[in-house]
Amino acid sequence: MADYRRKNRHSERKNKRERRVSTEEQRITATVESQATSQPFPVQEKSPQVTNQKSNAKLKVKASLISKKFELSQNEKFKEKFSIGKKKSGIKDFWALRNINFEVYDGEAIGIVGLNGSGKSTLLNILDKTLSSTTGELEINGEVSYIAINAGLKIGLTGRDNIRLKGTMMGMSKKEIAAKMAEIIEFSELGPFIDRPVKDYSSGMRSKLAFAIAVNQDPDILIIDEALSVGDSTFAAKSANKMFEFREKGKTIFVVSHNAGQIQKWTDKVVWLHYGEVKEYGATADVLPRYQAFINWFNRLPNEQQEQYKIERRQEQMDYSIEILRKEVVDNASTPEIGQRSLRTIDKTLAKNKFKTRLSIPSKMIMMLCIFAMMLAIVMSVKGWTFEGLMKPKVVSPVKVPKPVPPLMAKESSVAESEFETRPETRPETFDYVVKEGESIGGIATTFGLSMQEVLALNPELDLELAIAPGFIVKLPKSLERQAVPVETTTESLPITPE
Ligand SMILES: Nc1ncnc2c1ncn2[C@@H]1O[C@H](COP(=O)(O)OP(=O)(O)OP(=O)(O)O)[C@@H](O)[C@H]1O
Repeated sequence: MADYRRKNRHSERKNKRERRVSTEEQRITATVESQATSQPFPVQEKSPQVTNQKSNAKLKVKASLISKKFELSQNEKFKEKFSIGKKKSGIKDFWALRNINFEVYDGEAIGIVGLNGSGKSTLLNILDKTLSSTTGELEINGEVSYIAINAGLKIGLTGRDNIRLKGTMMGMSKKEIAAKMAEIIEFSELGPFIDRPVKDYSSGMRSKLAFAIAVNQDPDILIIDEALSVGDSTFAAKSANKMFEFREKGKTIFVVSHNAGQIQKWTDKVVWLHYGEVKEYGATADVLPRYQAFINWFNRLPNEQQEQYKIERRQEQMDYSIEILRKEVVDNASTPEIGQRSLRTIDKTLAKNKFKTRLSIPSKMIMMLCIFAMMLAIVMSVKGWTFEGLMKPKVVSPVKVPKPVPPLMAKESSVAESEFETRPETRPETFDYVVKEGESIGGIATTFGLSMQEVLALNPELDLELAIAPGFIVKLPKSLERQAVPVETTTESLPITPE
């Protein structure tokens, strides 16, 4: 009984604690929710407090209804579909980004914050176009340069060769690269290490090189993904100055950092990503304190509740779907026209992405077979081939080579030739010609107005390498028999050698 009461008290305390957690989260995120921008934007309507936006500012980046679904690997899907007797795991696709909308203008530095796995790098990769979104449209006005600790560096090459490679990829001439080389090396602070392979660099050295290369390319939009978190503080300060120079020139900067100090110092606005959604977007001075309050609240939670919180949010990311996205669009559209326009954007990108969807290996093989069959059918119809014709064994007809015809033999020769031409599949009727002393195959062929090939076609066993002996039988076309001197006559006419 005492045991039961103790258990009861424990469970009551646990429920109370959970209720407190829930109320606290609601309190902290209440204001956040009220300004949440995850539901259809536009940012300006929901974030009137955004500063630093000049009236004549030029739109640099506009993200509308961006979502990113990571599909369960085709292999796993295939196995799960065809596994017999096994319990289905129910693994679903994962929505790393959901209904993201924001606009960024020139001269703005945007910080992107959020817990691990909230989708920061995924969003930057979509901005950099190394990743395509599942839904939505992205308008980017300008050239983008992406800096992450390892991104874009070829680790087998030296730092110097990486500078040359990046320059060439950006369309710079050898002369232009050489002119910039010293400046980039000096900014990177790598000294003699510039001629060592990048694989020997520390993460800080890699990010210094990446940053030095990127800022010297003078891009319109600079994206920095945690690259300055690994370097030393002096380099970070120098990089920050460079970023401010950039901003002054009207360029746009996106910075991902878990360092709140850096975000506060370097950025004008903050996008707070929360499990794939924009929780809030607005002036750094407004959003950052609320994000930090959330982080403090989250960090104070007992481990098991933190885990529970993460599991529930991730489940929402797996339960998400296009239907939910469509519903969000309709429910939150300020006018039915805007809702309809947004739905058309979703449908358009979905249709575009259907073509890009990766096929499984069996589907790829079936597709290849279909293409091959189609091409074969086209070739057959053009050439007039039939399947029966293709299946029949081929009959090799004798080789026909034009030959010089001696004038006297012209008639007979044409007879012989016609025998080859008109009956290619059967051998012409032959007679046995007995080789005489001193005769060769070439000589016999000339005598009878035949080519060597014609003689060989009738006598495939003949070996031209060997001398032909008198008395040897050579088959020749029957039609030429008249020209042959009878063997007996030949023997008789042979000069009688004195005994
Ligand atoms: N190729 C992928 N396939 C499946 N899931 C992925 C893939 N890439 C990223 N994810 C998932 O998408 C979510 C967002 O990842 P992302 O790297 O964008 O987060 P992040 O906010 O940058 O995290 P961190 O702060 O740890 O760098 C994560 O849950 C991650 O596991």
